[in-house]
Amino acid sequence: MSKLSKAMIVCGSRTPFLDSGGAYSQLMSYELAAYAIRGVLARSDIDPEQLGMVMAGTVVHEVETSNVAREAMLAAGIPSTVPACTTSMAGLSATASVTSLCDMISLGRIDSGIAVGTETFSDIPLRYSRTLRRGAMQLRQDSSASSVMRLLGQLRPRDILPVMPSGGDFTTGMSMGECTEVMVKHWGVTRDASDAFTVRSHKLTLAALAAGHLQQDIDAVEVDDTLVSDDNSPRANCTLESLARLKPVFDKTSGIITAGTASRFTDGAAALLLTSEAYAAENDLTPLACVRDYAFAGVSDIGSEMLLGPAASIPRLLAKNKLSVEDIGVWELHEAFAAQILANQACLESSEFAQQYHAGWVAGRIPLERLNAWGGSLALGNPFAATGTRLLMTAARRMHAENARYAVVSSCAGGGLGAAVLLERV
Ligand SMILES: CC(=O)SCCNC(=O)CCNC(=O)[C@H](O)C(C)(C)COP(=O)(O)OP(=O)(O)OC[C@H]1O[C@@H](n2cnc3c(N)ncnc32)[C@H](O)[C@@H]1OP(=O)(O)O
Repeated sequence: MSKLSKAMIVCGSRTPFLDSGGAYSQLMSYELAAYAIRGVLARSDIDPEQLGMVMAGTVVHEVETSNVAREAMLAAGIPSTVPACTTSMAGLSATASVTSLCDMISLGRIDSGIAVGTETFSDIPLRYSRTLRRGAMQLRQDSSASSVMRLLGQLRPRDILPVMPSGGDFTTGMSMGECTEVMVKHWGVTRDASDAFTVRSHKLTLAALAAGHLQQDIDAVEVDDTLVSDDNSPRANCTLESLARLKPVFDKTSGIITAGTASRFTDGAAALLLTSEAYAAENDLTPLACVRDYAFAGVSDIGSEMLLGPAASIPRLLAKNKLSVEDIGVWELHEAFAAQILANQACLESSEFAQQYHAGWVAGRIPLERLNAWGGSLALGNPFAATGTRLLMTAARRMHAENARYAVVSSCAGGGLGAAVLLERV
């Protein structure tokens, strides 16, 4: 096989991230994705007809737009001759879009593509009871008045009420917050440390906004003649004192996670333009970073290790590339919960964990001053899949601002999954 091409991140664009139930309530996730795709097209001036593929990741799938990549790219004005594909890997859905595109580029299958993560929690798909669904399917064969009457006669009041999605993990039946409470007990994370990490996240996010770092990749969204230009979740009033007043929400008796130390349900989209090194050179594009490698992992006990994906995937990625934690200048980790980050840090320096996952190699803690230096999901919110592409964008920008050669981006995800992506500054 001929030499592999390098896959480059050329630029990114994202919508402002908004708390769910706000200004984006009337938008579908493909529309949010279309804003981010139009953003990267405008920033790169690339001819959309030349794109080899548009990929999208989303966690909560809207039934009417099951291939959300296709609807988003068409809405963004990309010609229908460009193919589109949607990936699903829980919170790593957009990460999987990025790594798939990188592989296509590296193997020479395509020269360029767009990966977008998109999510809305303002309009989640609701289902009806199985009895009502089965009855409705039967009516497709026989919709006579008597059949309709027979079905209506069989229904009880609870059958016609919408079924809210549980938000829980299918295998364990537990919510992500409940799983994290189990993890933090095992790894000895304290409420004080969790609150302090959250204050840090809000402070750093606000500082990065004040310095204009985060706005570099934000493109405004117009809703009802109003221009939405800013994230609305970071809080100046997030202090140790205000957090101390909040009660635990997922384990009310002995838990440590509160509304303040959990990432919030958020709407938004973030897209990246990826090209081969040669394509970038031929088209006068100046890439930000090269995607050097990646590693996915699954935890061995989903119930007790649900969000330890970073600790399972980071040492695998580092070892594969003969790098140490110290070699990495920029770390971007998804902050699902403050306590989850702290549990992962404890795992990274644990010989017990290393024995189980990494043949005894202890990678070591990530230095705090290199971790999420422009804030993170605790303050910005977490539009699930969009967080994956947002983190890569931030890491690429930070490498330039901090003159770092390497960045590692890592996320946990439902189902006990984890990913780590290695970037090199260009
Ligand atoms: C791979 C993954 O990402 S897994 C993670 C997946 N994501 C999740 O599971 C979502 C987790 N988050 C949640 O479920 C929700 O955000 C919850 C349940 C934790 C909180 O939701 P809500 O109760 O709606 O939070 P709400 O915004 O009302 O805040 C509750 C209170 O905390 C306060 N508060 C929230 N955040 C902060 C903060 N950072 N600092 C200070 N106070 C805060 C609010 O002001 C509010 O106070 P009030 O009652 O006096 O008005």
